[in-house]
Amino acid sequence: MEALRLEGLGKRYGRKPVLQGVSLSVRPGEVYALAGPNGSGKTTLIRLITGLAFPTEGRALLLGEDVHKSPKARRHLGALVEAPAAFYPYLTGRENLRMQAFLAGVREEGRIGEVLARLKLLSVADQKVGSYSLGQRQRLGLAAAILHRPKVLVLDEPTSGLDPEGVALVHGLLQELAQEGVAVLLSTHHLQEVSPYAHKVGILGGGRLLDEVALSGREVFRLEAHPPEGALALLKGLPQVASARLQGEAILFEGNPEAVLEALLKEGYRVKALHPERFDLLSYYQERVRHA
Ligand SMILES: Nc1ncnc2c1ncn2[C@@H]1O[C@H](COP(=O)(O)OP(=O)(O)OP(=O)(O)O)[C@@H](O)[C@H]1O
Repeated sequence: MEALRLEGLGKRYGRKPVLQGVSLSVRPGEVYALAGPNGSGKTTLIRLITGLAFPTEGRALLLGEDVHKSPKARRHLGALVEAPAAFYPYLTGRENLRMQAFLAGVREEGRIGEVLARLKLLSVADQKVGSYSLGQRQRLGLAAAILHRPKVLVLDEPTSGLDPEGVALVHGLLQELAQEGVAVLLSTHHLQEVSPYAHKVGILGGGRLLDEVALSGREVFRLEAHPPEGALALLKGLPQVASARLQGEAILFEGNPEAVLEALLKEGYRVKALHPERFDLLSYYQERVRHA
């Protein structure tokens, strides 16, 4: 079952629609990155998923339970929506987490120390949060979000305000949590940071989900064969090729390279080069947003 499922979700402020018909899903262990220009609706979507705002159309389901109808649905959710995350400034980081653990019913001995260590906050755990830097507070926000071992984690720009070490720490943690089976949805302006481990990228533009790009298992190959038009037609007819398109004189394809090579040689094509090509997510995103 999908851990998070959005069905035609939309939000209007007065007569102004800011989100329309957004449908997507995130499975356990999957990382879904939400990208889009400023004002495209990322924060609004995250506020809807976390129950901080009500949709004017559609619904959001957490493990099959409607966030806005079932009061218990949010027990599955860990979230970081505001930056910097809000805490009691006159309490220490550890005391803030202790209070959140109590409210969430977390009784597990040692869990607070564990999340503080995971976010590299042990050295400041007994200092008042009022004295924390922006990055430390953001990391404490993440510690609080994962405290109760949520099955779904929803984060609005979780690396904002972090130094490069903190950015790497957070992305490493999200990757680990996904490997442990957590479904992660995060918004970001930094596609290069998430592309090594995100499974899917959703591109929002003008309040609509313009595109979804699957990244996991995406192996693109670049082929230079002569004549290219004929080779392209041949590739498109092969069952082992999922997609193929011309790029200049070369062909970019997704599929089995051995099968492609064998078919080309058999048909007498001259193959000059065949090698893996990195999928350029940033250029794809820029192109997609430009033509929206
Ligand atoms: N409470 C509100 N009332 C009216 N309009 C709002 C409200 N909240 C958001 N909006 C509008 O909704 C649109 C989407 O805003 P949102 O903050 O969701 O975008 P975003 O993609 O998160 O942007 P950014 O990348 O700048 O964080 C914007 O045009 C914004 O002005």
